[in-house]
Amino acid sequence: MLIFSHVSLIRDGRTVLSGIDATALPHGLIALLGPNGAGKSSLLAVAAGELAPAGGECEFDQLPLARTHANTLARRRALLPQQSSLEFDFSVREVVRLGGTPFPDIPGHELEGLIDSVLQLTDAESLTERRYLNLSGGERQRVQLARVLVQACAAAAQGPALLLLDEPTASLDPRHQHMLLAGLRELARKLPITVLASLHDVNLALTYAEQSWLLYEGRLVAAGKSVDVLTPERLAAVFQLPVRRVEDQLVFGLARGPLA
Ligand SMILES: Nc1ncnc2c1ncn2[C@@H]1O[C@H](COP(=O)(O)OP(=O)(O)OP(=O)(O)O)[C@@H](O)[C@H]1O
Repeated sequence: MLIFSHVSLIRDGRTVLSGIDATALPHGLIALLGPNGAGKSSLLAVAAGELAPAGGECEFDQLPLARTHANTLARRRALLPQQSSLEFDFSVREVVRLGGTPFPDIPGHELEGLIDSVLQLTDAESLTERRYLNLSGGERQRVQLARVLVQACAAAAQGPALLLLDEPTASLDPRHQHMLLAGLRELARKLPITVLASLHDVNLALTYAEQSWLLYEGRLVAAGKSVDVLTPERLAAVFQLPVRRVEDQLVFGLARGPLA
């Protein structure tokens, strides 16, 4: 379980998270929503053990994240930041293989099999022989996703694992957004992986995330079943924009309602 207990965080002298209490169960995809600057990336960085709370504690599977060695963290959780920089001229497969670096004990053929399966999940198989630096923004995003998926799946083979994704769908086209979230949901059901992903698309959260956490000005204003959290009234208040349900818009995806 990922547990935030009274977490507060100060950055640059400003309180950017306060009083965060939340629990994420294993085998779930949780969407993290909120306006720009609400604290989504900061909360993901706390969950990754990269930023230490000023107060409270964040634990994953009884591991106090801020006080855990980087090598141990790398074997338990994978983080995809909003922007990944890579300056070396690696092939796509080499970039994805980097996800296996914390696990030198995995036999080579197993790692290559895992790489193949995550390349399929991210629809990046056709890119394998390309140079990473020559790819488009969305293609790079899919390759970086494949890299952290290798890390998370390798971690999950040894115990509960955490996958933290900061706006994973930001540069993806609609088909790849849906493919990714459907794939992540399946993965989290099959393996002991908790996925926490920040999203700006409320409809994607309603369709694919069992749970949603809604942040506003550093506070968690609601957490629970997506359909209960993401109500028009609450979204209108948090995003300071009128929200309505409509029948006449084009919506990608299969014709089914939000997750019950
Ligand atoms: N490196 C930093 N140093 C100091 N303050 C920061 C830093 N990064 C972010 N902040 C501040 O922390 C607050 C929360 O930022 P954060 O990036 O967590 O928000 P977010 O919800 O992820 O926003 P967005 O939707 O724009 O990505 C903001 O007020 C931001 O200005």
